[in-house]
Amino acid sequence: MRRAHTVEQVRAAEAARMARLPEGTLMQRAAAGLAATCARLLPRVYGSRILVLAGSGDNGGDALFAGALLARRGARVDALLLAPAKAHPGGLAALRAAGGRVTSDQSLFSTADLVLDGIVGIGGSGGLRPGAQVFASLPRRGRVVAVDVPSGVDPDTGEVPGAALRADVTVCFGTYKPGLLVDPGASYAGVLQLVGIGLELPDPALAALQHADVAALLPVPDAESDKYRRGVVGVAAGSARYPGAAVLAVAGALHGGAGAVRYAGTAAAEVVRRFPEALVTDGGPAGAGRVQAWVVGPGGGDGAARALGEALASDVPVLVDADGLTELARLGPAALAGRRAPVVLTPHTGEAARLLAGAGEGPPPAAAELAAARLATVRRLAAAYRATVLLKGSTTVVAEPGGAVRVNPTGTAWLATAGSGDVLSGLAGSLLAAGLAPLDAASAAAYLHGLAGRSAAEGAPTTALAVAAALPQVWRAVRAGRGPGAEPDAPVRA
Ligand SMILES: NC(=O)C1=CN([C@@H]2O[C@H](COP(=O)(O)OP(=O)(O)OC[C@H]3O[C@@H](n4cnc5c(N)ncnc54)[C@H](OP(=O)(O)O)[C@@H]3O)[C@@H](O)[C@H]2O)[C@@H](O)CC1
Ligand SMILES: [K+]
Repeated sequence: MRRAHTVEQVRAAEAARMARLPEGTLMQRAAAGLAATCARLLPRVYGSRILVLAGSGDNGGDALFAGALLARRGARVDALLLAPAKAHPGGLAALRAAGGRVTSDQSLFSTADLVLDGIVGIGGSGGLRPGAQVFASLPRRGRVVAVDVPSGVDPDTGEVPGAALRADVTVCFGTYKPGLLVDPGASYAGVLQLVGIGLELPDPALAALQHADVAALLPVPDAESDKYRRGVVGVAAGSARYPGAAVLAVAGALHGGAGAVRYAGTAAAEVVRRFPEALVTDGGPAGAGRVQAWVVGPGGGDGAARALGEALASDVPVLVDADGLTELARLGPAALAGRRAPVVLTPHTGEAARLLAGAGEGPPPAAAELAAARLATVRRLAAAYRATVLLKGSTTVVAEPGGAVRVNPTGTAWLATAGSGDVLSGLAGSLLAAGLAPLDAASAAAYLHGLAGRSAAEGAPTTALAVAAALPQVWRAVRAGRGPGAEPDAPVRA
């Protein structure tokens, strides 16, 4: 599991650690790990041209000390100081003592073999300031390594309020920061490299699952299992107008670990033609028989209101998507008030805007605004509806009301294809029916769905049905610890 901590959590851990260590120890550890990563990125350190962009704080200090270590190994290191009077004195002295120089030549940004972005780290807010904005648009030849956080990215939220400096690699210290894992910030961070500096950290503010975490969550049948013990998932989806959504949600549900899929709705004939193994009825959830979780809403059209009402009246977990969400936004959070069993909502940003408006939070915000502030949006929704919310998008995030947040690391833009969300709903509902807790079901489903999207696409357009068809091989890869994302994080020790 990749764990991310907020600036406040990092500051507290740093203070506790610093109290027991000689002054400057953590910065030396950080700089050594940073220099080691830079050295690995260069064909050879000796003779390389390195530009250090150093701001006014300790982030600049890390960069200057790392520059000094690289200068000692024969690199030609120039430091451009964005606030010369406030540059880290110790770091600057070390750089000079190692043969590095101070420059004001901005063109070095475009000619250097490597640029170290030490403009601002966890002390930053707002986008790049005027003196540094030029670097966001200058051409580059070498790689840019962000020190702790790409400057201009909000470390706690991943929001990018102005210009920011795009990195090829971000070397972060002690722990990941939420802004490195959540878009748009994540898209500025490049490859992440964690350098352990010995911080003792509390529970993370945000976590990203990896193969081993998902493998441990996936339900696996044993000798005692039968289809009912494995869980039956009910799918109330599709309509005369959108029968395909029913087929896709059932396709996802068949690959989620439940022992059986019960379909309830007007597309029963299409579903059973495609999947003879599905149990079907053309009525609503109320008369469909016992299930362990309901998925309601994909392609539900006019029938979504009735299906939602009947599913919510049950005592099992309910996942609401698509037309079900539109109906829920109309009803508002009061529709969930009497429920004891969990509710999982899976909106995209457009649906999220309607849900927020439905919760009395003013007129619907623009979807783009919500996408730019994904963590805040998912937390607001989870709190307003007291439900587990999976917010779809460039990085899918899942939040519990007032609690844990997970970010999915496996997504791919190829999944932005019609019907892909229906497969995800079915899959997540199936994991719920198999007994996973809502946060686990939603985040494991997003993880598998992302990998299946990658595998089905392989760099070319794909279809939702192909994504569903790729799920078995993705299960196998995750359980075997194979394929992209399989490597556990090995922090570089300084
Ligand atoms: N915590 C740890 O465990 C360890 C932390 N370490 C390192 O320390 C870093 C944090 O250092 P830090 O606290 O000195 O803050 P930092 O990010 O350098 O900002 C400094 C000043 O910049 C300013 N400023 C604000 N926004 C800005 C902007 N957009 N653009 C430009 N300037 C902006 C603002 O000052 P102002 O100008 O507003 O007075 C702010 O006070 C951390 O990221 C890591 O690299 C490691 O050494 C080892 C252990
Ligand atoms: K930085």
